[in-house]
Amino acid sequence: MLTHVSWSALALQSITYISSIGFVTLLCLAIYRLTFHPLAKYPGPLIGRLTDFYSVYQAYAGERHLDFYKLHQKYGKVVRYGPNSISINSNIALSEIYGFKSNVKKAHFYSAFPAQKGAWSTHSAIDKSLHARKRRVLSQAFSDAAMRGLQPHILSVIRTFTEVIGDFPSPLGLNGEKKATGEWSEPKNMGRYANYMSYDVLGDVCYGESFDTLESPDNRFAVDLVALSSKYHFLTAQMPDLKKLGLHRVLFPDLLAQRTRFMGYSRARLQKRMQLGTDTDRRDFFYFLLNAKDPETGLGFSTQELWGESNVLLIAGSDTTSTAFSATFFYLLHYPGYLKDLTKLVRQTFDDVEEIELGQKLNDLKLLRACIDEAMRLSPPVPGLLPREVLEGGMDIDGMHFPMGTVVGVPIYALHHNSVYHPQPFVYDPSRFIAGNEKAGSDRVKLTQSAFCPFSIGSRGCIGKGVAYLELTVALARTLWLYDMKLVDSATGAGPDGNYALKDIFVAEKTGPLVQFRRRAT
Ligand code: HEM
Repeated sequence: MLTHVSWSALALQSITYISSIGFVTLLCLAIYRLTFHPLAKYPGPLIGRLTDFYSVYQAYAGERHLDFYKLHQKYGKVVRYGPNSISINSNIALSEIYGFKSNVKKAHFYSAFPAQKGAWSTHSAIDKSLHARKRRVLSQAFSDAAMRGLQPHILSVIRTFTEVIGDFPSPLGLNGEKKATGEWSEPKNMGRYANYMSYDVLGDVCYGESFDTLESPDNRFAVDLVALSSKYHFLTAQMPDLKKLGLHRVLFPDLLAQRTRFMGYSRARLQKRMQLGTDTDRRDFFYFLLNAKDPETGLGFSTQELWGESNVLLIAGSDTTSTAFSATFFYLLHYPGYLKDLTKLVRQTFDDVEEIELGQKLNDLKLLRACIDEAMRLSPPVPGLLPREVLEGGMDIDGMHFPMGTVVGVPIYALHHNSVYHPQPFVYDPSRFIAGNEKAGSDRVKLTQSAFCPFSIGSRGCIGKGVAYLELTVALARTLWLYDMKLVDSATGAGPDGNYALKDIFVAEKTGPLVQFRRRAT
C-alpha cells in the first residue's frame, strides 16, 4: 500500500517526467524551427522565428507596422517574423502576392474576425469560392450608379461636418447663429472629428440613416466600440490557437467584453435596417445586399451573412477613411506651402461650395488627390501586413520559392517608407504622385505607384475605394473652400519622427492634429 509520502513522491516524479517531456518537445521544436524548417535560411528576430507570441506582443504594443520597418532596415528585403511567416518589402512581391494571378488564399489570421461560425464576411472569407460569391453580390452596392445615388447622403453629412468644425450650431443658413467671419473656432481634435464624419457617412450609406455622432455626443460611444473591437480581432488573429485554448478570455477580458458589445450593436443596427426592408427610395448598401442575388448562383445573403457584412462595413468603412482624412489635415498644416497652394486652387476652381461634388472639375484637381495619397503613403490607414497563405504547389515570389502553407505578405507601412521607391521617404511631398512636374517624370510616378497600396490590390483589394475617395476629396475641398485653418500646437498627433503617428490595430488609432477654423474672409 502506498503511504502519503510515496503518493507525494509519485506525484512529484510524474510532474518532473511530464515537464521533462514538455521541455524536450519544446527544445526539439525550437531546434527544428531554427535549423531544419524550410524557412530557416531567412533572417529575422530570434523570438519571432521561434514563436508567434512575437507578433502578439507587437500587436499589443500597437507598433507592429513600425517593427516591420525596423526589421527590414536590419535584415533586408526578406524577414522571417514568425515561425511560418515571411514579410517581403518589395513592389514585385506586392504584385505577385496580392495580384489576380497569385497562388494564395487569406491566411488563418482572418478566422479571428467572424462573430460566429458561418458569419464570414466578404473581408474575412478565407475560402476563395465563398469570397468570390460574396464579392459579386457586394459589388452591386458599390457600382458607379449606386455611388451617384448615395452622393446626396454623403454630401449631407459633409455639410454637417463643415458646420460643426467651425462651431456653427445649426446647419448652414438656418437660425442665423453663425459666428462672425474672423472669429476662430474652438480647437478640434481632427482624429476624433474625422472619425465622427466617416462613421456618420457609413451609417447613411449602409444603414439608411446617419449615426449622428457629429451633432450628438451621446452617440459617440459606438465610434470607440469600433476601435476596441478591431483591436481585439487584431490581437487574437496573430495567434488563432490562443482562442482555441481559451486564453483570449484570460489575456484580453476587457477587449473581449467590448467586442461582444460591438457585435450586439452591429446586429441591432442590422435588424433596424432590415425592418425598413427594401420597399424604400433610399438605395443604401443594405438595400442592395437585401435584394442582391449572385448573378452566377442566384443566391443572396442569409441573415447570418448580412451580420458578417455589417460587422466588417462598420470597421473597414469608417476607421480607415477617417485616418486618411485626419492624416491629410496633419500634413497640410505641417507643410503650409501645400496648404496654401491647394486652398488657392480649390477656391479658384469653384465659385460656390455647393459646386464641389463628384465630377470632372473635382477629378481635374490633381494636387487634391496627390495630397491625400501622400498622407496615406506616410500614414497608411491599414498600416500592417495582410497575411496570405501559399496554396498547393508553392509559389515563386520575387525570385524565391515558398512551399505550400507558408504565410507571406508585404508590410504596407515599410513598403511606403522604402527609399528604393520613395526617395526621402519621411518627407511629405505630394508632387511624387503628379506626373509632368520638375521632380517627377512619368516613370518616377509609376515607380511611386508600384509601391503604394493603402487599399491593397487584386481580388481582395478594397471594394470601398471609390466611396472613400468621394468622401475624402469632397470633404477636404469643401473645408478648404470654406475655412482658413491653423494648428493649435504642432506636437499633437506627431510621432518621434515628426510624422502623423498611428497605432496599428489592423486599422489605426490616432489623435490630432488640433486645429482651429475660421470662415474665409473673401
Ligand atoms: C481610406 C479608406 C480605406 C482604406 C485605406 C481601406 C483599405 C482596405 C484594405 C487595405 C483592404 C484589404 C484588407 C485585407 O486584405 O485584409 C480593404 C478591404 C475592404 N474594404 Fe476598405 N479601405 C477604405 C475604405 C473602405 C470603405 C469606405 C468601405 C466600405 C464602405 C470599405 C470596405 C472594404 C471591404 C468590404 C473590404 C474587403 C474586400 C474583400 O476582401 O473582397 N473600405 N480595405
